[in-house]
Amino acid sequence: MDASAAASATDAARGRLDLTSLPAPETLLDRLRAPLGAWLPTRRWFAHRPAGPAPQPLDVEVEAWAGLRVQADVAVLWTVLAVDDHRVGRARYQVPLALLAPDAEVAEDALVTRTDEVAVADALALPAGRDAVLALLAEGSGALGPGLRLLADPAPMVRSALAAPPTGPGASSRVLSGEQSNTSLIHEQPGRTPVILKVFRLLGDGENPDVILQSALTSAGSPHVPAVLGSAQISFGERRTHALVAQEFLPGVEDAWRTMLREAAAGRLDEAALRELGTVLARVHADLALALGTVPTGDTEARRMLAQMRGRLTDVASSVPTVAAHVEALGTLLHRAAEVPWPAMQRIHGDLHLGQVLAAPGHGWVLLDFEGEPLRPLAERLREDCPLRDVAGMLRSLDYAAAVTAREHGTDASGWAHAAREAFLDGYLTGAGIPPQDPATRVLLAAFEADKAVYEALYESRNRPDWIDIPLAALTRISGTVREG
Ligand SMILES: Nc1ncnc2c1ncn2[C@@H]1O[C@H](COP(=O)(O)OP(=O)(O)O)[C@@H](O)[C@H]1O
Ligand SMILES: O=P(O)(O)O[C@H]1O[C@H](CO)[C@@H](O[C@H]2O[C@H](CO)[C@@H](O)[C@H](O)[C@H]2O)[C@H](O)[C@H]1O
Repeated sequence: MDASAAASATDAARGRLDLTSLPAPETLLDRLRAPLGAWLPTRRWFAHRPAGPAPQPLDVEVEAWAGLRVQADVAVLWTVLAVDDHRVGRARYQVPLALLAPDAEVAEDALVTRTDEVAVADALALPAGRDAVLALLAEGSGALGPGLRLLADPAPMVRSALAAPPTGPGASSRVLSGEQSNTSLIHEQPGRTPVILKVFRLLGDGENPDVILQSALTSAGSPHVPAVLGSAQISFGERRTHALVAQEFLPGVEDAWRTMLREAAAGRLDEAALRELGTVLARVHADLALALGTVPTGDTEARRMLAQMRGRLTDVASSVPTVAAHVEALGTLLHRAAEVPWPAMQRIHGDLHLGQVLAAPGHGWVLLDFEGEPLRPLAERLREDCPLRDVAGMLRSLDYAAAVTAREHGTDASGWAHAAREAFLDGYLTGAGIPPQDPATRVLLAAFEADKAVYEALYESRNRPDWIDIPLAALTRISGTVREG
């Protein structure tokens, strides 16, 4: 045995990673393309599975990478992996990888592959990988590698939450379960603010609205979002976007979707709480308008938004045939919406529903996830929009809560839905200073509700076909009101 082979054998016996005996990172990453192509489609956040019955290995390209951290037993590489999807073109995913000794113990679900020389795992699934990511913010550091630059932007408040390094006595981290499109880490340490750090998976090109809007609200002192503790930006090739964001974690709180399902099932309604939710949304809109500005909605803008709604209606009607029955009545509604004055446009939440709302002690209602509708292109989600879109989103969600309750318990929850929607709307209109029966607002709300229900019909047909009747019933109701005049 030569000297370097002997050193590797000793390192392996100690569980040490002998980095010097590994091939250069670009060679290693090139060899990982096939295992990554088999592993990526098994991840919940991976949205570009190839069509066809059996999952096939994908052709994955390592587009950029940087070394984040090297320790005795683990090295963390930050990678951007690209896959070509014939429907949407090239998609890029952010995948921090951990390199470990070949015999290192790694949970099956975290393991990408194991060879004679190295074990490769999802870094966020390992405590050491999570510490490396948390340290980025705690230290305000970054990473630099071929084609990739990563830089943290910690807010001053981060010091109340993360020590540098973030591994002091009693500190622990875990991955939040149940997420779909991103991966969030929870970090807790006695005496410090708990942190939720969200690593975005699918990377766009441009600012992430979730980071921009919640940072603006935090700077404005709003208690209605979890305080933003910092973020990091990534650039690769010609692209630059947010890589991650950290916020105060509010432990043990239930989202409003669960609360409303329970209330609706018991036939109970806390009207004051729903009115307050409306008031909070009006306050959040006012804070966003002040921080990020407003734009008057001229005829051109109103027509552009209505044309988008018409386009969505036509597209969805062609792939979800049951929507086609509503095209004529909704067309009439959109004509009416073109005739009324519109409120000013501004940055909004963009995909507000009860699952994005928490009731947190000391904060009241808290809104999450300002990324906008996941099916909309990023460029559109970064534009000013009509605040009534958020109001309509919440009205739809209350309708969903009633419909799901009716299905699960065989009851009639339509009275609950009506009262809940009216209480929320009353809180919003009062908070925003809009007269309760303002005819223009009622027409616009019906148009935005219909547009959301059309979006939902597509969303349900792709994700939960059993639930498609819920948005269809809303379209029937709205079309009926339009026909009545
Ligand atoms: N700051 C927070 N405090 C407590 N729970 C949170 C916080 N942020 C997110 N969550 C929980 O995580 C879930 C997913 O968060 P979200 O921001 O909607 O992620 P995604 O973009 O993956 O949908 C939320 O529905 C909520 O239950
Ligand atoms: O939470 P996301 O940003 O991923 O939003 C998507 O998924 C939502 C489903 O969880 C979907 O919301 C629809 O279902 C909700 C009940 O599960 C309901 O409360 C909403 O009103 C309804 O739109 C959302 O549309 C979609 O973008």
